[in-house]
Amino acid sequence: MDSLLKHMVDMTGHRDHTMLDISVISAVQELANASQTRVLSLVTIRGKTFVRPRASIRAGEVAHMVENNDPHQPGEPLTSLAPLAHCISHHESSADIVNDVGGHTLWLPIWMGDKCDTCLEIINPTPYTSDTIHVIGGIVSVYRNFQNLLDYSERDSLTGLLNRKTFDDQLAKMLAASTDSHSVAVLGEPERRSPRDQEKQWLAVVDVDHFKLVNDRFGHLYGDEVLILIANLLTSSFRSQDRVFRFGGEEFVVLLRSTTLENAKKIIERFRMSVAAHDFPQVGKVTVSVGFVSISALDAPVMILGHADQALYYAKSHGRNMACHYDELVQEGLLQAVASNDTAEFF
Ligand SMILES: Nc1nc2c(ncn2[C@@H]2O[C@H](COP(=O)(O)OP(=O)(O)OP(=O)(O)O)[C@@H](O)[C@H]2O)c(=O)[nH]1
Repeated sequence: MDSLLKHMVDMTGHRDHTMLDISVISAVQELANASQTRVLSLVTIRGKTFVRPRASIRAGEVAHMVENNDPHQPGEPLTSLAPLAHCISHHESSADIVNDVGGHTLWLPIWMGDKCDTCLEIINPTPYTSDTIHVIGGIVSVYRNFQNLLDYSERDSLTGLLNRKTFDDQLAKMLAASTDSHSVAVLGEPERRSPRDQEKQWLAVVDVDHFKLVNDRFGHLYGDEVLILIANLLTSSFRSQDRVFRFGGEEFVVLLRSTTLENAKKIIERFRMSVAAHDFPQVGKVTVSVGFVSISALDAPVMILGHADQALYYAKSHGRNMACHYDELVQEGLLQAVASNDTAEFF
């Protein structure tokens, strides 16, 4: 019981999802005496659900996060794990099988209402006793409640998007990913692809055009509805690996993972056009302006945001309803590059 209490204290002491994942699999691994425990993400892309490990621990090893190094590979199709697929589609609390090597695999989906985007997977050489299932069931409940609480503190209450507070952390993760690709370049490996083909991470700042007029003409309730609908268009326009934030007011920030300049432009333009084509109830037509920039680990976050803001400012002062790329504006001499981290002078 001491061990259970120790794990509960550990799990509830974290303030971020990564550490919570690590502590839940450490707890389950020890208490179920399992040979392997994993946290799986369930990601739905264009109606098809994929399963991808997020954190993993094996007997005698330390728990670790599982990095998804290939953003184009969403994971294993859920349909290839038939018992789990059945369990999810019937909203059940668990599924178990005897696997190919005679081990016992137990899946415990983490339900948040009628949605499930996380599942625990426990593999054991022997069948699970009712005591073990009872203890694991308790841990899963604490894990679910705590995930709910973390989600609540990380999300903007109007749109459900990630809030400003979580941005620094997510940007740091993307910068770390961009360091890896940069280190290949500085080690002197010949660059085979042209800079236009090179995959990079991107940051885009999106701002609703003349939003004050929307509020003034139609009132704040309709203004709020416009923000919610734009948030929906943002989440449906970008991929599940990308991150969308509401920065406050009518400003949103998107972090796009590994894509070429060509694709980044295409995705951002598609979003801008889908807003312009949308019929907003009562309000009618609304447009957005976007400033975007590639993310480099060599730049400070304030610098990256400053550059995207400069490109946004350019779009705002050149007709709005357009997406501008910072580097192109600099190359064309339309914007001056900022050499210091202090971008305040531009605004
Ligand atoms: N309805 C609603 N309005 C908000 C919210 N947050 C900020 N606003 C309003 O958003 C408006 C932003 O106006 P401005 O910064 O002047 O910009 P704009 O009118 O969009 O003009 P441009 O950005 O130059 O195209 C202000 O009227 C704010 O009151 C919110 O949560 N809901």
